[in-house]
Amino acid sequence: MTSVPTITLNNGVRMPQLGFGVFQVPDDQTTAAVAAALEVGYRSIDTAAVYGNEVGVGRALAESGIRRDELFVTTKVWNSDQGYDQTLRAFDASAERLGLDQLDLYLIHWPTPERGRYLDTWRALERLLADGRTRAIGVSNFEPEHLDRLVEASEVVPAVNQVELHPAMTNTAVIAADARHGIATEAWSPLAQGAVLHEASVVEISERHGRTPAQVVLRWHLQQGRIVIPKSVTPSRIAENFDVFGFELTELELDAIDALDRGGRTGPHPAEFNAA
Ligand SMILES: NC(=O)C1=CN([C@@H]2O[C@H](COP(=O)(O)OP(=O)(O)OC[C@H]3O[C@@H](n4cnc5c(N)ncnc54)[C@H](OP(=O)(O)O)[C@@H]3O)[C@@H](O)[C@H]2O)C=CC1
Ligand SMILES: O=C(O)C(=O)[C@@H](O)[C@H](O)C(=O)CO
Repeated sequence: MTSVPTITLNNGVRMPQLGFGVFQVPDDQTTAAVAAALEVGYRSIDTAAVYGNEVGVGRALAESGIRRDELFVTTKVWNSDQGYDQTLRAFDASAERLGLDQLDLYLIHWPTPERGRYLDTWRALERLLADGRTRAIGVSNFEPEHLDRLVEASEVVPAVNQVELHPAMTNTAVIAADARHGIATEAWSPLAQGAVLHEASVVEISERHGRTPAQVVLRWHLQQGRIVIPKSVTPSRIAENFDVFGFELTELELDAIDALDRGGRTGPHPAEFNAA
């Protein structure tokens, strides 16, 4: 079975560079989707309390028979649970739904700057890390100004920043800020939810390599050192998205995909997203 390269996080924990995301997968379909992903070889699963499918993820993990230390499980504290005590309670609830004593990575889902609680929330994540409840802690959707403020005020530097990143939204300022702080960048919506798969340059490169557009876009991420978590509920696509280690894009091909950047977000801007 293909072994996925790992990224060594800033606390020494190794995270698979390719994982499986389950946003918008209903809980009752999640077990089958995650089981299909585990069967193909994925070992890293990305969920969130707000996705409402941690139970489905946990069931697939338990039924797989795969050793716990071969799996890497990420979940996230939702906006309305921010704050020190609420976050500790939210963590316990997520761990229970997942059926796990310890998580691999726990993230603050959005900074929600209007709420003004991400520093208190981070204190809770630092406590969870110190208590061994999670092997690594990180953030999601943090812009450079949020990272600077967090790092300045904290003991622990986030291990990961999970942000929107794909050919239409290359998010270079966040990548630079992550690198400055020693934070690994993880791309959400790495395929732009399918929106970049018909781009002429992506199609042309895919034809040249005898690969699919999705495989080319995932290679573009992987060759630039990013962690990716494509989502699919379609078994053939789950397998296709995992089969990305047998070819290499050239520098010119990477540049041609970079050139598709148009600041085209599929989701909200983190500075403005404060939903409960
Ligand atoms: N931290 C955050 O705020 C966010 C985190 N995320 C995380 O990132 C993960 C991935 O992002 P997501 O928004 O789901 O989008 P993706 O970029 O992974 O795209 C998923 C969409 O692309 C389709 N697709 C998948 N593979 C292929 C393929 N090989 N060919 C053609 N179409 C394909 C899927 O269809 P189908 O399923 O029908 O096969 C689905 O519609 C999420 O699941 C979640 O874990 C996402 C958004 C925000
Ligand atoms: O998928 C996620 O992880 C998200 O946080 C977002 O997609 C968010 O839940 C949303 O729906 C924003 O419109």
